Amino acid sequence: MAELVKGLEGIIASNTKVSSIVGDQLTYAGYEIDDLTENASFEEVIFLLWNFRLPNKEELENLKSQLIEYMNLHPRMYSHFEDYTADAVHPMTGLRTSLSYLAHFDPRADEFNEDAHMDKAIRIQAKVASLVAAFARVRQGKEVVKPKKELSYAANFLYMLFGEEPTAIQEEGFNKALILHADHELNASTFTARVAVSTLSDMYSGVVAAAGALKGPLHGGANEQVMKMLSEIGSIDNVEDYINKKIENKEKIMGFGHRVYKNGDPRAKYLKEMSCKITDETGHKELFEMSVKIADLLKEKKGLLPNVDFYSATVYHSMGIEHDLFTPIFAVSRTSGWIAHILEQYNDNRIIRPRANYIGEVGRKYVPVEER
Ligand SMILES: CC(=O)SCCNC(=O)CCNC(=O)[C@H](O)C(C)(C)COP(=O)(O)OP(=O)(O)OC[C@H]1O[C@@H](n2cnc3c(N)ncnc32)[C@H](O)[C@@H]1OP(=O)(O)O
Ligand SMILES: O=C([O-])CC(=O)C(=O)O
Repeated sequence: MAELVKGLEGIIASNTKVSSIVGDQLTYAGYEIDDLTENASFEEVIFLLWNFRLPNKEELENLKSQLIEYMNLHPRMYSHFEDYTADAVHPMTGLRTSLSYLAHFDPRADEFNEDAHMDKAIRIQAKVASLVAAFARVRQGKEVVKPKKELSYAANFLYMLFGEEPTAIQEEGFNKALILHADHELNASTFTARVAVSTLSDMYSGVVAAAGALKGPLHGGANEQVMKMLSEIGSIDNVEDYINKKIENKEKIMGFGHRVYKNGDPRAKYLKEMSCKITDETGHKELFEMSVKIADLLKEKKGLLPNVDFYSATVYHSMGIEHDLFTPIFAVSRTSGWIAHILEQYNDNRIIRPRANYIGEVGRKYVPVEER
């Protein structure tokens, strides 16, 4: 049998045309992330990831209007949020359940052809935004806000969350954040999605499985933990002691390190820039300064660099977003990548079924329970 590679490090488990990481360069279907972050809308990136080309004007308009139409949820979807809020469920737990519940109201959930796949893709991508925003409002005892036809995906999300249309600057920043989180080759949650649908299970199953994987603090859950760490540290004067203690205790520092990038995550520079600007504008500058100090110390002492989750935390915090919504917002964006990989898996499928190296006892004989 082949040699065990713990964590499947370096193993190529799939072909893909969705995204690629070469050195510290990330591309979506051949377009550099810098180009897309500066110039594209999130809707264009969704289309690109699902079709491997940018949409023409008509295709883009169609996608935008379908997304907005599908952002409206079934009335029973709205009412089910009450169950979560009564039990103070973490929004990522709630989102995982809600994504699964969505399938109950999709008459084509188990239909298996290209047209049905694309319909499901748009539905899920649209509704994931409404689910996160509605959950947040219902638990605050606020009315849910329905999307507006004339707003972009990014603006609609913020509108549905806050009940107020974002400024152009807020919309632009959030659009960039959505693009930066959209896809990332064979990360843990995307691989999970591929494994689930490689059994030819439906798209909802793939997305639900992926959301479960994203939730963990070693993956998408790290952004919420970054904010927890900053709150624990409290002020810039405490940074050095806190970090030294963590290093001494061999504890992981959230928002740092990466399986693939060893010279830095190319997405982090955008989020750092955004964090610098928005913390200044909103009176949270010390959080940015603390973040930079943490990053400097970790680089010096451990050679560790920030990943996408580090500076996104202070960006979202400064936008007034509750900390436990950071990972669900990551999921809103990453749904586009999960779906792209699910579609690709369907198109060239073989069940994903590796082997395990058995290290347990052998040759044992059954003993009746009275004799044990
Ligand atoms: C969107 C995303 O998923 S980005 C990643 C988000 N996750 C985090 O920020 C959580 C913190 N980071 C980590 O746990 C890891 O760096 C991961 C999960 C991202 C990558 O894990 P792996 O590739 O398995 O690296 P691994 O955990 O083996 O780390 C290699 C070495 O660097 C150390 N290291 C890696 N990341 C960190 C960290 N954040 N803090 C402290 N030490 C770290 C490890 O302790 C290990 O040291 P050792 O060789 O002395 O034991
Ligand atoms: O690729 C990974 O392992 C994690 C990551 O950065 C992402 O999913 O965006």
